Amino acid sequence: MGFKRLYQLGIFIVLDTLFTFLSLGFFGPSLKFDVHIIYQKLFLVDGYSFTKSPFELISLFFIRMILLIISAILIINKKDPIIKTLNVPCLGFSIVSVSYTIIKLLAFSENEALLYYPGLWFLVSWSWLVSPLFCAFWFFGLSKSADNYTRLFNPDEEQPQDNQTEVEGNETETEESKKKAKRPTWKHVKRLFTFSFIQWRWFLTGLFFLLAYSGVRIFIPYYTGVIIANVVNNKGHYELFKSVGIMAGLTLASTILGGCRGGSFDYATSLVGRRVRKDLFASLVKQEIGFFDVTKTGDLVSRLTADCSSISDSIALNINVFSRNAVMLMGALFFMFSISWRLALVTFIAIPVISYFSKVFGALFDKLGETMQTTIANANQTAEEVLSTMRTVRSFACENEEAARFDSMLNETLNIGKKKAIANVGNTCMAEFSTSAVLVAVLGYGGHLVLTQILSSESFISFIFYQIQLGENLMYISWVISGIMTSVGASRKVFEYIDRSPKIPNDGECNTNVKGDIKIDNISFVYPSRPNTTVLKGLSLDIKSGETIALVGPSGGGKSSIVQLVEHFYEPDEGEITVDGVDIRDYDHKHYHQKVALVAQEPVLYDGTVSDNIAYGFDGATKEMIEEAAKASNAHNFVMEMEKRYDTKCGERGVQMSGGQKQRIAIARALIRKPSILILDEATSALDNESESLVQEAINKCSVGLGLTVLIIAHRLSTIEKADRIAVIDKGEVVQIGSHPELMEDTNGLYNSLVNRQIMDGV
Ligand SMILES: Nc1ncnc2c1ncn2[C@@H]1O[C@H](COP(=O)(O)OP(=O)(O)OP(=O)(O)O)[C@@H](O)[C@H]1O
Repeated sequence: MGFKRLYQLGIFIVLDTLFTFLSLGFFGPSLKFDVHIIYQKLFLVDGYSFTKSPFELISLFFIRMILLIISAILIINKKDPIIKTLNVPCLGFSIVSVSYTIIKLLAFSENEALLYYPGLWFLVSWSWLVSPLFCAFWFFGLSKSADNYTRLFNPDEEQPQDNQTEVEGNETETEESKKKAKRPTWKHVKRLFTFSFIQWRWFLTGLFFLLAYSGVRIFIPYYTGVIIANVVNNKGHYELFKSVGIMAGLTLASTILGGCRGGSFDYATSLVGRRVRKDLFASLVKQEIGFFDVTKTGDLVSRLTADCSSISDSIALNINVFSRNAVMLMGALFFMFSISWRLALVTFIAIPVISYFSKVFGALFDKLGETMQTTIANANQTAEEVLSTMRTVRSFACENEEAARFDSMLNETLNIGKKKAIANVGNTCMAEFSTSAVLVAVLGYGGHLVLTQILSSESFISFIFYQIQLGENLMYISWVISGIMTSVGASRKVFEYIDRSPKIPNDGECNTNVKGDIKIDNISFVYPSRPNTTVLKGLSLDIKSGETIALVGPSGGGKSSIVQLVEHFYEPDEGEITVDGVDIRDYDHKHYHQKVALVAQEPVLYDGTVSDNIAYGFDGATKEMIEEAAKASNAHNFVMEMEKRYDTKCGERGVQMSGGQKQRIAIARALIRKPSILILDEATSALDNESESLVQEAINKCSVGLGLTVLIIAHRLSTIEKADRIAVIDKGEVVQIGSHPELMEDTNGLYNSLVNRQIMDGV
């Protein structure tokens, strides 16, 4: 590793020395290499002159050599990490080198004769080229290898993270994979733009108007200069009105084209906004259930709202502003170089400095943007949680505490906002300063060129207008960069979610009819969010078609987990679950859930009508089918008693329905799809006696009347007794299985004690 870098370093030193000294050898009027000139320039034999001596460029070469020799010594002494600490000074040195080389070229240009020295152009070009090369070599050759070197020789430094992954399990693993998935900023910017350019038609239309607009606008400074020169030089009314007429035409055209440009980009913004939300939502709803165990709903909602708006608004706006300014900047540069290349070069002195600060502030805005969106997401999460559980909040009189909690979340966002504002001060000051400083330099140097009659006053005025415009363009571009970086921050999470492939894909294709034989074969299962707790341990259960099987057992034993696996919300780590001999993973997702219907303990109804809720997810449901399902689930009678019958609204999450009504609507929703397997998580204390018996009756109809395979997590003895078989689940295993009388025979069995306890509890 060390040798390789020393070798590369050697090559760099040799090439730099070779080019620098060769250029010096040609630093004379003829195309003849002369060692004597090298000696003269090195030792200032003919004295020093700012406009004639290449002394500073030679000094820059020696500084490069010193820095490279220092790094060689560090590599030889195995002190590589120090190289990294010199990154910033090296970057600064390279920027100064680029800018100073331009100043030196301008100084040389004061002597017309020097411009015919081939060595001058060799030296200036090499000095200009070698500065970024040196910087790149330092960063990506020396400094980066130093990183690898440190890793190679201090593997322990990396080790703890790996161990941590094992110990803390999934949460740390998620963090790790997030870090791994974090794209570099430039790749992210590319991703953002390629994503936005899906709407290329409107962007292209916008770009077309933009080009036309910029093409017109670019002549405005020129004609402004012409008008002023016409007045100053007293060229008469005809010339004045002619130039004013052209200006008026240009202004009118630029107004119309500008409006069309704005409109096109605005529409593109809306399209990008819709697309990003659509893709994000489509990806989110495909994620496995385990993803929702660890990701907070408020966070996701925030990504869908705040982050998506931030992306679409800022991307389209920034593409608009950036392209307009980039095009106008090119045009301005073209005119500036054609008016006076010397003056135009003055502008270039500031560009490396501006780029450096843009990069620094860009990185800062990226980081702050990401943190800000996270704090907004946290605040949204809190608001969501509180507003959706208002009854609990009110019953514990926690309104003020919750308001204070939300306020503290907002303060976090505000703090990031403060940091962003401070960074913005720096960014704006830097942009303002660099443009003003360049303008002052141009005025000074341009005045000198006019006085020495190298430049006409008319051209100088036009140049100043282009210069002012260029300053504005550069300012907008730096503003755009900070804007894009903010949306890069906002979009990281959004794209991470859009690109995330669900860990449990629903890509099975089998859609044969389902009879209802369920075979759970030796399954072991661990929730991904709690990888150290084994919930099911080698559990097996055979359920025959048409059979009703009740799962009973102590709380936390794993009954609901079995149901979640049969529903294919999760996949077992070992073993398999088959329905009619087909692995449930191989079933077509839609078909499987038509045939295997679930009624949860606290069923969720949506904010639609009763009909909508019964027909949910079932294509082609007719009024008759809805009523038939409602009758089978004992829901029809209470629905008919309501004012709007099947058009009665259920309210958000079904809040306008009672527990028993919700249960029966949910059973109807399960039955309308004519399932072969019905999975029920029996409701307990939520129901009064009447509702309970109605729900009970509905369940009986399904198992006995409709001949479905029923898997029921039962809590009531009345239900349990009616089941064909009862599986007692404890600590993730089937500890007893059989009919009620069979199990009761074992007086020492868990079932017996559970039943006695229930009787004692009066259930
Ligand atoms: N989404 C989840 N993420 C992590 N752990 C879970 C999750 N759901 C359940 N668990 C854990 O799995 C274990 C089994 O839970 P499960 O809900 O299957 O039990 P249960 O027998 O249905 O209990 P109950 O009768 O109280 O509903 C418990 O320790 C529980 O804490």
